[in-house]
Amino acid sequence: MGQDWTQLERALFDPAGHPGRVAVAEAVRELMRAVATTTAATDDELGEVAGRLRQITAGIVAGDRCVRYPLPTGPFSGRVLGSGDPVFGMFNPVAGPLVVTIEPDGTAAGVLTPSPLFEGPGGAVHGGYTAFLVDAVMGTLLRALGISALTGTLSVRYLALTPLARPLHLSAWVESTDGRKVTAAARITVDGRPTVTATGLFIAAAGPAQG
Ligand SMILES: CCCCCCCCCC(=O)SCCNC(=O)CCNC(=O)[C@H](O)C(C)(C)COP(=O)(O)OP(=O)(O)OC[C@H]1O[C@@H](n2cnc3c(N)ncnc32)[C@H](O)[C@@H]1OP(=O)(O)O
Repeated sequence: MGQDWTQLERALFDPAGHPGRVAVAEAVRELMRAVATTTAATDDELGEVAGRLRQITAGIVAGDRCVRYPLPTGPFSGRVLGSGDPVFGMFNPVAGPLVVTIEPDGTAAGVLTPSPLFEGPGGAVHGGYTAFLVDAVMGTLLRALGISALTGTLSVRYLALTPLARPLHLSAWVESTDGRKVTAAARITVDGRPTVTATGLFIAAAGPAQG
């Protein structure tokens, strides 16, 4: 199905060409996790860390938007390497990053172990975060299939609490197409057990694909 991502990435986005940006995003992810979960550090120690962090931040000139390279418009398959995207972007510290692979059969598969930063009720993953993940994996699949579309309606069914600190296996596929309306479905499975299913009604752009 289309070109393999590994061929396209060389033309559009190759993370190997940005080792510093990828490394700093990873370091900030680790920092966020440590800050949100530490019970060992005292309040005074953390206040001192805050001062040092502000000095580091002052040395980086911030922009208004995440640095990102456009995804190809599809069709493409293989592992999707995102740059600034909040779900799979390797430059974005908020991103898992989710690893998404577009399979030759036109479906998407992804895996991610959620950070404790996204804890919701019951010591489990926040439902808004799992909704974010299923929306992203469906949207990415459509992009890979060559469909530039926005989510019109997202319906999420929470079957069971999604545990933290376990790999979440995501899958997405297209259910049907009706003109510009494309219905996709997605599922999250943990240890072989489905915890979330979703349906997305995506509205394809009337014009050409956007980056
Ligand atoms: C870089 C790419 C890879 C990363 C992927 C990540 C995935 C991320 C996915 C997202 O987060 S997308 C962001 C969240 N979505 C939005 O912000 C969408 C905001 N809404 C809009 O921009 C417009 O309302 C929309 C494009 C969805 C539709 O506007 P249009 O003017 O193009 O639609 P139009 O009114 O012509 O309706 C076309 C058909 O779609 C139907 N429709 C429109 N909006 C709908 C809706 N919201 N839900 C369900 N159906 C809808 C509408 O009834 C109609 O059906 P019929 O043809 O049968 O008459």
